Amino acid sequence: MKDATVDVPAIELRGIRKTFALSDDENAQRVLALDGIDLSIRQGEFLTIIGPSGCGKTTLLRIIASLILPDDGEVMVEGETVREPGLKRAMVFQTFGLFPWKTVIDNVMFPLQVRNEPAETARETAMHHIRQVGLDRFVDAYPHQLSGGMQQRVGLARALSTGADILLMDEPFGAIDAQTRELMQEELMRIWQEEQKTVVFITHDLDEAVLLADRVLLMSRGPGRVRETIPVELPRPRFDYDVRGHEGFAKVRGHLWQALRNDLVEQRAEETS
Ligand SMILES: Nc1ncnc2c1ncn2[C@@H]1O[C@H](COP(=O)(O)OP(=O)(O)OP(=O)(O)O)[C@@H](O)[C@H]1O
Repeated sequence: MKDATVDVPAIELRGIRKTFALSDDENAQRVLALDGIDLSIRQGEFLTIIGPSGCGKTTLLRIIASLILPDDGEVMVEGETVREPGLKRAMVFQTFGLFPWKTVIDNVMFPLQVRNEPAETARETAMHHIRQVGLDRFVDAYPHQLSGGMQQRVGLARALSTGADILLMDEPFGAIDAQTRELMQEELMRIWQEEQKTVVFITHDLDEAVLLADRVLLMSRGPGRVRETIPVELPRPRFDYDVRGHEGFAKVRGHLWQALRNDLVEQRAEETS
């Protein structure tokens, strides 16, 4: 029999609108960051978000995490309205967000300890995720003893150890060199397939946006709106063949490139007129 819960979207956004004050003054001017975002993300989907700088990508992700609340609109997680961070959603930041005074194992165990997991099972779960990201030799190292790519792996292992179904990733590989980045993309794909997570992933990198996604969400420049969502129907696993040489890859990438370029050209024209 078909499982009815699979039809419930992992995340649903309805009419999300968000403004920010430009200063602390109560009469301060406000900037409109998001203007009416409607979006449904299915369970197990890998959605990448791309758009011009300042279009509201991070704001959108923080609203999905309930780290900030929208002025209007509703966020639903697996069918329920949410207004506070919860265990079903975990964030992975570009800046890793690790505790510098804790070792790798202690960083990864932290979410489990917060949930009062018994020490032994917490350690086992943490070790499982540390192995998944290939850092078993570094369990007792401190973050400053690790490279950027390794620190990001710890961040990913920690997000996995929360047990969250939904990973919210804000440019997680932005600060990592190109070759390590490719390895991280491959690892993330493998883990995503193993663990069947829903992933929302912000990137500035066109190749990354297409390479990883089931669907790319293209945002328009401020105030942020959904310009379009583009399905990426390339065979998986995508690291077993020359995916960049695939005709479908070039088509989606070219479309995104043109749209982002048009936005930039329009913006320049407005700024100089
Ligand atoms: N805390 C804040 N206070 C005031 N304005 C904010 C705040 N956070 C975001 N903004 C504004 O909201 C808009 C969207 O910002 P956001 O960081 O979400 O964009 P972004 O698409 O993630 O940008 P980038 O690609 O450069 O990281 C911008 O105009 C930004 O200046």
